[in-house]
Amino acid sequence: MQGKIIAFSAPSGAGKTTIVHRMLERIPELSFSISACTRDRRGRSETNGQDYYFISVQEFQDKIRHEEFVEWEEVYEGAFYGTLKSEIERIWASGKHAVLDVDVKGGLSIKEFYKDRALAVFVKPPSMQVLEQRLRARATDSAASISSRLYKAGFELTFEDRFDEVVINDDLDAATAQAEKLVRDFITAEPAIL
Ligand SMILES: Nc1nc2c(ncn2[C@@H]2O[C@H](COP(=O)(O)OP(=O)(O)O)[C@@H](O)[C@H]2O)c(=O)[nH]1
Ligand SMILES: Nc1ncnc2c1ncn2[C@@H]1O[C@H](COP(=O)(O)OP(=O)(O)O)[C@@H](O)[C@H]1O
Repeated sequence: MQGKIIAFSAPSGAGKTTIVHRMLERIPELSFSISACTRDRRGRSETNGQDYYFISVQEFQDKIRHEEFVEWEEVYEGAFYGTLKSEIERIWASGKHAVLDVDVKGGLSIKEFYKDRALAVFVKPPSMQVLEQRLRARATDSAASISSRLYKAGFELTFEDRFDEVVINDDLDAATAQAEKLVRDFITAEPAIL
């Protein structure tokens, strides 16, 4: 089997994390690619080596220098996130396909790096108003952080056309069904006809 890689990207609050979880529940051939990041772990709700590999900025910079990342971004000021080559190799060696939750630039970098082994999916909110409601309802961000995420979202939405596929996340079950079909079709297709 040739391992593949599926990246879900979206403006913050559009629902990519929710959709990625649902893909992992429904498609046993997938394994989550754990990113390295430098932000603080959120108390008990996150586990090192499960949600992220939480590392210092110094360690992150060493990994950049040693070319250990497929891609990395400073997603928020001072917070670096990156996909490790070793993580993708680990997943492929286990006989699974990698699924990623990455920001918009990250999804495009993955597509550029892995070419036809990668599927880049853009998860789109139905509108900016709905995006704002979801960020507020999630209750994980301050008012300032919500404003900056919305501002960034306006810019990120302009990249939609560069993705292989777009899933509009209005009704969650409909979006999940659409994403599941895209992923299943992609992992069963022969590389030559992708
Ligand atoms: N480029 C890139 N972005 C990542 C990576 N891992 C996570 N992200 C993105 O970083 C952002 C911040 O994630 P997180 O800290 O979990 O915050 P939250 O999504 O706002 O709860 C999200 O948009 C993730 O998709 C990565 O390896 N590379
Ligand atoms: N289709 C949907 N309808 C309503 N709420 C949703 C939908 N999809 C996700 N949500 C909710 O919106 C919030 C943001 O979703 P999340 O998956 O955290 O987004 P992201 O990972 O893109 O930042 C969460 O509280 C989630 O439960």
